Amino acid sequence: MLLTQMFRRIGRDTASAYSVYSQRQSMNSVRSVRNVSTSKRLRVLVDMDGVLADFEGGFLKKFRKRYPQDPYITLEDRRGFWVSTQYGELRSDLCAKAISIWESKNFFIELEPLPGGLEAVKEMSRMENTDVFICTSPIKHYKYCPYEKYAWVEKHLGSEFLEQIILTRDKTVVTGDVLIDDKPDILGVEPNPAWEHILFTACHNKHLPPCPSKRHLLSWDDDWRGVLEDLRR
Ligand SMILES: Cc1cn([C@H]2C[C@H](O)[C@@H](COP(=O)(O)O)O2)c(=O)[nH]c1=O
Ligand SMILES: [Mg+2]
Repeated sequence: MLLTQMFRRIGRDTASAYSVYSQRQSMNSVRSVRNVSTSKRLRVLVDMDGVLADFEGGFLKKFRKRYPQDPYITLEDRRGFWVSTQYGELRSDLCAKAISIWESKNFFIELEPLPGGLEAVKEMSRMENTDVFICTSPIKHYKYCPYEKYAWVEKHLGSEFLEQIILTRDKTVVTGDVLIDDKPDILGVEPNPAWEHILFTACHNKHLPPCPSKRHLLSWDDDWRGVLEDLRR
């Protein structure tokens, strides 16, 4: 073979070897992208009152302002999910007075965010393979509450989060991998909800005996990222 022919052949071989190499490289990068996207997608449901919004603190402040002569229950002394029940036990007329607070205009919109909640939800929503929904129960007195819950989300999380709101009186019918909620017993028509309930600590549930089968988050400073990673496996 002539020297020039030899060089041409080497050139052709090198070019085709390079083309095979670059095809393999691009397949590898497609695979690695696929690997990322095939890790388990997680649907996270996050409760609002007592998890993102300070329902208990907002209630106590407004109750004391409207009914300054009446007895009240400090957050330290709160027991049981229902504020109205504990106030009714304190004195029968206080049940209706308690209800009058959260049925009033501006109660829900003026709730303060709980520490770290907004940052956690924003971070979650930026995580790969993670869909975050705010799953919250409105009161039946619907004049202000549903509107104000939407307005609260827009005010604190931005209008893009309006797409992520689920308003329901029965969270058991909602599908998700996890529900982060401060209510210890979440019951409804579905006896086996799709989600795992992570109990979020609040003033009304922190005295309950620990339930070993249930995971807890003590606050948004707790390891919620680790919990999500665990659920993804
Ligand atoms: C304590 C308490 C609450 N409510 C209402 C207020 C909220 O709309 C829901 C709780 O909603 P979540 O999604 O479970 O956080 O319940 C009430 O009617 N009576 C009460 O004592
Ligand atoms: Mg709640």
